[in-house]
Amino acid sequence: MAADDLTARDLMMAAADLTAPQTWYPSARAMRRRVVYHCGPTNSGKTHNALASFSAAKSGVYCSPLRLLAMEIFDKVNATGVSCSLRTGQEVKEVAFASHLACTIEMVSTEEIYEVAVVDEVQMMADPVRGSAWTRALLGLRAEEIHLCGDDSVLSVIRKICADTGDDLLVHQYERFKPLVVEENTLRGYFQNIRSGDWVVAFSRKKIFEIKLAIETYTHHKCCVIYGALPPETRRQQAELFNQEHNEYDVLVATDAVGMGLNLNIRRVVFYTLIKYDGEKTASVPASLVKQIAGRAGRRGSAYPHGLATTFKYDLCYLTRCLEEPLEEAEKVGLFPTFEQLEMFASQFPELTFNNLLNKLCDTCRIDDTYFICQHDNMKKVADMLEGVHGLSLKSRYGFCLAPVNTRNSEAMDHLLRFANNYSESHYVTMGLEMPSGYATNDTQFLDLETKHQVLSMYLWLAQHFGEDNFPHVQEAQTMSTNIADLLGQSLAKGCWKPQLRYQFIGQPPE
Ligand SMILES: Nc1ncnc2c1ncn2[C@@H]1O[C@H](COP(=O)(O)OP(=O)(O)OP(=O)(O)O)[C@@H](O)[C@H]1O
Ligand SMILES: [Mg+2]
Repeated sequence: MAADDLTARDLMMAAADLTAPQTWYPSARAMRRRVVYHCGPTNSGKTHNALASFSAAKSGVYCSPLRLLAMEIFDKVNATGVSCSLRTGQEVKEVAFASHLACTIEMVSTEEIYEVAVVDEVQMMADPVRGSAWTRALLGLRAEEIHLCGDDSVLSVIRKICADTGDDLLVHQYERFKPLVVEENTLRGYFQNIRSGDWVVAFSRKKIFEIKLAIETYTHHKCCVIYGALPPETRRQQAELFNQEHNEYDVLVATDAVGMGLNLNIRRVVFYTLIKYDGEKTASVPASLVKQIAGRAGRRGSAYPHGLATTFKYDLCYLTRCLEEPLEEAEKVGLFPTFEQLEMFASQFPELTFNNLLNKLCDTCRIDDTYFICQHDNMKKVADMLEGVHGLSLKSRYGFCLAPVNTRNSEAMDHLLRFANNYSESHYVTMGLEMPSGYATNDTQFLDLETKHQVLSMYLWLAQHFGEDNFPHVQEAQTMSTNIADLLGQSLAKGCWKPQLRYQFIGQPPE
């Protein structure tokens, strides 16, 4: 083999070496960090205790799995007199002289130094898609003390990682405040058996609206709804409406979008189904998710401290089994190459498209046994779409591929393509959306509001990523986004309609 070939191969092998990720963060490795793991089931006070250390520290960062939860903590902490800013992909609220920050996990800095960091829902490290964000935080945070909150499924992996990083690990085990009781009877398929304080769990937007319609038609209850495509502000408004005790909204119909960390006045969790469509196939809801969802019932400090769980008609045995059996231990946690690693790899393969580059790196890279490479199907779909957009640097292309977009929503994808084209041509990207005339009176109008909000959210994310010089309509986008979230809330209060199927799947999900 020629010497030149050997060098090129060596370089390729070096670029594809993703082993020992603890060495990617030398500043964090230069510190001796104390990791405190609040480990236990839902509703056991883990986040509460971690937040006490966070608030007492001179400086702190709280890393949330959801925008909604970051906003909740931001409000809660400021209300106790500790100045705290907020940073999510879409919004930054700087509080004057704040020494604390509540952010979404993807947004946390590995440069800034904090006295205390809290990483909530740390078992998400094993999530096939988002896991790498938690792994990055654990490996890279520059904090003297890191509080992890989560269940015990990742305890062994975290022990291993702390041994690799050389950090001290202290584990606090927790018990649930009040046991969760499975009701022996299901609702036997009758909406008339719905009671105040019920959360009916379903896993598709269409089903959510069907159930809401049925409950409001056949009973005197009024429903709040929460699902992933609703803006966080609307989800929050619906959660508050449900939490207030003296109004007619006493039933929640929602997907697992409320499943993590939130405190709601739920007496009983009723699983309408325990089968979920994951975009490719239908399968039983994993036991860990069942536990997480059911754990929302009977929260300490809520109107219903004794939690119940049941099903609408079927699957009671499956529910009982999921709640009784111990959590499956995660053997590996997520990892994803950094942009710098991708760039180094790209220099070896200048002829490859971005998508092929990603595939090649993920297929050929070497990683330690503790890790897996996170799925990045969304990124690949966006990369495919943007292939025809010329003049984007690797870094810009990477940025567009990370933008939060629902790849199944063709209208949102069209806007993303327009943003990328505008950016490559002039580095000046307009919002290109009109404010809707009023609240929705049917599902088509409602879907339109949802999509518009998602596009605005994407614009705001891109503005943060690429700078406001390139995305100058941030103020208008923020105002419009707040107004649309408000219109969505009004639409839910005023309307009750038959839902449409939002996306055409190949292989329809059984409803
Ligand atoms: N020592 C305490 N005093 C008063 N309230 C508490 C205390 N500990 C926890 N709580 C309250 O109990 C509820 C559940 O606590 P927390 O959110 O910390 O649970 P968790 O273990 O983090 O649950 P999850 O796993 O679902 O996130 C919260 O409303 C919290 O404010
Ligand atoms: Mg918690």
